[in-house]
Order: sequence, then structure tokens, then C-alpha cells
Amino acid sequence: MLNTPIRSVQWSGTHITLLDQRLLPAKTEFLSLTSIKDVWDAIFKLKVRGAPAIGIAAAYGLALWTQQTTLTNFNDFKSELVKQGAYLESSRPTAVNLFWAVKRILSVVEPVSSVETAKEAILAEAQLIEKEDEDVCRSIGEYAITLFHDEDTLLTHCNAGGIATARYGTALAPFYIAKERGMNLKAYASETRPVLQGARLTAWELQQLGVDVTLITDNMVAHTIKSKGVTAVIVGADRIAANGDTANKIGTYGLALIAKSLGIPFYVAAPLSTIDLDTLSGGEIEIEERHPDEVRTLNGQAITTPDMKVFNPAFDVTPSELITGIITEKGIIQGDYQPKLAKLFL
Ligand SMILES: CSC[C@H]1O[C@H](OP(=O)(O)O)[C@H](O)[C@@H]1O
Repeated sequence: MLNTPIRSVQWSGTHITLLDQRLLPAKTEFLSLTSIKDVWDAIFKLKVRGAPAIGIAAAYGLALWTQQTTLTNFNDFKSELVKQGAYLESSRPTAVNLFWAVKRILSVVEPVSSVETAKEAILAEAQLIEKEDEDVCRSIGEYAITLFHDEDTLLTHCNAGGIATARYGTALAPFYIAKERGMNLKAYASETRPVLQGARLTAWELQQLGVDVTLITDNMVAHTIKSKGVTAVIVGADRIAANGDTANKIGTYGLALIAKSLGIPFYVAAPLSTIDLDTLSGGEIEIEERHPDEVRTLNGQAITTPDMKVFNPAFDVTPSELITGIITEKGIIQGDYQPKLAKLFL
């Protein structure tokens, strides 16, 4: 591989080692999470962020809890585990990977009959979730790269990169594959107010990878696509409904409208773990609203009066009709999403 990846979430035996993504790019600092409360706090405060990375952190959070519980009665253990899973799910509502990971951890306890066996099974499953996600993201990159040509210029929003997953990312995965194959795939990264995942994380990540990346502010997107020969837009996802409607970072919907009006393809790159067939359409997806101070400040400095009224949705929903294709680890889905997404799970 081109470079040793920085892993955002790692199991360290008695604790979780977590890259504090709030400090990037200025500082690369790791935290030791020693309790499930630490994990909840890390997800809520975006110390760890990105749908798959949140799922991995939650899975290891439950494994950590099992190592610390003093419960010996198996039924008491199982019912408390369910409560701990629900506790982690209360940290952020939109990214389905959090709920998907909790459900998957709970499922491995079903066939076992002792606390000790359950503890082993849960840790093994959490480690499997992490390993699978790395393989899945690489596969997404290998499918995605078939859509692009040498010297293409892509625009991406927020950060759906390696630190939002186990490795490689989803929307950024094709850049890793392109680098391996000597392809020159160029990028524009929109800064992504208010938390600036684009400026702080994507621009930094692609620069580290040696990609020709240019940072723009969110309001420059239309002019950039029109004047800089952007050939496609590619973004990640936090929850894809059964009909293909996709929740992703706030600003994605507007980006899809611009792409449509300017006649370039708009791709969503996401693993099957982000597809939620139980949510029938985008209108059912709960959109997280975050603290107004995220908008009232920039890098910790106030840019408004302290009592300024704010609307701070962290995500929006792009209707499936604006999505040219959904790139998954099982291939690229284009149009007529409902039956094709369902078929991925058969
Ligand atoms: C690979 S999932 C990345 C996805 O998650 C981000 O949201 P947040 O930074 O709030 O966790 C954003 O929507 C990305 O597209």
C-alpha cells in the first residue's frame, strides 16, 4: 500500500484507542477510551465521526462494557447489554451504521449460553466488523474507479475518507485505488461548514495521499464545477433508504441539485451497512440537529452574537432521482433503486 493508514478506531485490549478528529489537521492525537460512556461522548462530540467509524466504535464500546461488567447471570447480562446498546444509539440518530453495529453485536449473543462465551463472541464480532469494513471500502474504491478516467476531476463534500471508516473511506476510496494504479485523479474538496470536515479532514487526507486536491468554500461549488471542468461529484452517506433517498452531510442535497443542473453525474459511495431497507424513504430519516454554537463560531471564535438564533441540521436528504449511481462493495446501482438495493441483500 502507498502509506501506513492512520486508523481512527483501534481495539487495544483493555481500552479503545481513538484518533481525536476534532484536532485535525493541526494535531494528530489519540485518546484512550476506558468506558462505554467515553465511547458515547466520543461519538456525540465527533471525536470519532463518519458512519462506518461510528459503527466500529460502538461495537468496540460494547466489547469494552462486557469486559468491565460484573454481571455473572447470563440473562441479567443479556438484558443489560441491550440497554448499553440503546445507550450508545442515543448518541447520534442519523448514521444507520451505529444501529447496524449494535444489532450485529446483540445478534452474536443469541446462540450462546454463558457470559464468558458471550464476551469472546462480542469482541470477535467487533473485530470482524472492523476488518470487513476495510475490505468493503477497498471494494467500493475498485468499483468506483471504473467510473473515472485519468485526469478526471471530482468534487467531494465533507469527509468520507479513511478516518470515517476502517480504512480507505467510501467517497475517497477511488483516490486510494487511483494512486495505486498511477492514475491522476484530481479533487476539489468543499470545506463543509459548520464543522469543516472537508477543509480539516478531506483536504488534509488527500494531500497526505499525494492527490492534487484544491479546497473551496461551500458557496463556490457551482462556479467551480462550471469553470474548473469538474467531471463528477462523489459523496459518502449516513443512511440510504430502501428507495435510494440518501441522508448525508448538510449541503449534499444542494450539491446534487447543482450537479443535475450542470449535467454532471452525482455518485453516492456507501457500504451495505449504510443501506437501511427498514426505512422506506428519505422522509423517514431522522436528521440530527446539533448545538447552535457550531454555527455561531468558527474554530472556537464567535462570529455572531451569543444569542443568535440558529438552525443547525447536520444532514440533509438527497432524493434518489438526483443520484446517478450508488457505489457499493457489491457493485454500482443505477436507477430503479428499490428493487436493486433489496437484491443486494439476497
Ligand atoms: C463514510 S461516512 C461519512 C459521512 O459521515 C459524515 O458525517 P459526520 O462527519 O457528521 O459523521 C458525512 O455525512 C460523511 O459523508
